[in-house]
Amino acid sequence: MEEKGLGFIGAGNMAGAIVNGIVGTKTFPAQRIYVYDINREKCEALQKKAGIRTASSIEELVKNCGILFLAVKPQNFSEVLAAVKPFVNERILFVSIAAGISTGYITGELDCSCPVIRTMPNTPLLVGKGATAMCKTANVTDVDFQLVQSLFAACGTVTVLDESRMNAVISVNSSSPAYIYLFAKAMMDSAVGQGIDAKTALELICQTFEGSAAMLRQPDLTPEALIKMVSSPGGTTLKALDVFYEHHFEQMVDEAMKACTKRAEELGK
Ligand SMILES: NC(=O)C1=CN([C@@H]2O[C@H](COP(=O)(O)OP(=O)(O)OC[C@H]3O[C@@H](n4cnc5c(N)ncnc54)[C@H](O)[C@@H]3O)[C@@H](O)[C@H]2O)C=CC1
Ligand SMILES: O=C(O)[C@@H]1CCC=N1
Repeated sequence: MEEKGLGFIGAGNMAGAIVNGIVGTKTFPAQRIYVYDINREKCEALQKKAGIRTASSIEELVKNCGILFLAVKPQNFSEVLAAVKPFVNERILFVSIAAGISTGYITGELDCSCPVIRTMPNTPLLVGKGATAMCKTANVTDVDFQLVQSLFAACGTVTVLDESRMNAVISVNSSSPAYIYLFAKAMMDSAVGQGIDAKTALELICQTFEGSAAMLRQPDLTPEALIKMVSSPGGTTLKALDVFYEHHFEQMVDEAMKACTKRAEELGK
């Protein structure tokens, strides 16, 4: 396994983010990372950017790699696993990043009890600030699990979860950057409407998000306590919060996150 490489099936956005993180931090040698994608242009672009290798077929990828990342859309899993199946053996470790796809689905389609690590990363991996949740099948060795954790830790944090929580966590760390961007956009649009230029507003919003996240990390400070700290009696914040509560903001977030989890369940079927 030590001399074998890391293979990526799929050279899209997430594969690119993970590969760039691994290569940028020198966590794994670039010359032992291979990518295969049906879109050759994406493969070659990633090869050029990260200095890694491309494989011209799944067979070549499997021959060179002891660890195979499955980095295609959930809808493409069935075709990809069928293409891998003829070359598979129980020494190959699979690492999936797909929403909704269970470890059982992967071993079932491969008809092989290969070790599988199921991960749920997010796009902030691209800037070294990712948050990845993961679980593993019982036959993944501690050494392999540590290695895969270190690959994701190269570009963010890693949290180990039970597989039963891997669909729900998508709404917490993986789809959630989109909710944050939507909130940022809405704030920016309002700021512009109130005469503040977009660039200045976005910078203030980003710094406020980062500062608020740092406050949330302080021990003994709950979100409720932090809201209270901002809300002066008779002041401005309470007026803004009144509008959020009137529009059932928390209920809306709950519904959105549950819709996300429901879709993950559908994708896994
Ligand atoms: N975009 C995001 O924020 C996140 C995505 N994910 C998961 O990551 C996975 C990949 O998503 P993205 O990178 O966003 O998608 P993407 O569309 O950028 O990349 C998928 C790649 O798979 C390739 N592909 C399709 N069929 C193939 C086949 N049969 N053989 C080889 N390559 C094939 C496509 O050409 C494409 O380059 C998905 O399963 C998604 O659920 C997980 C967490 C966050
Ligand atoms: O939207 C999706 O399905 C993927 C999974 C999590 C983030 N993007």
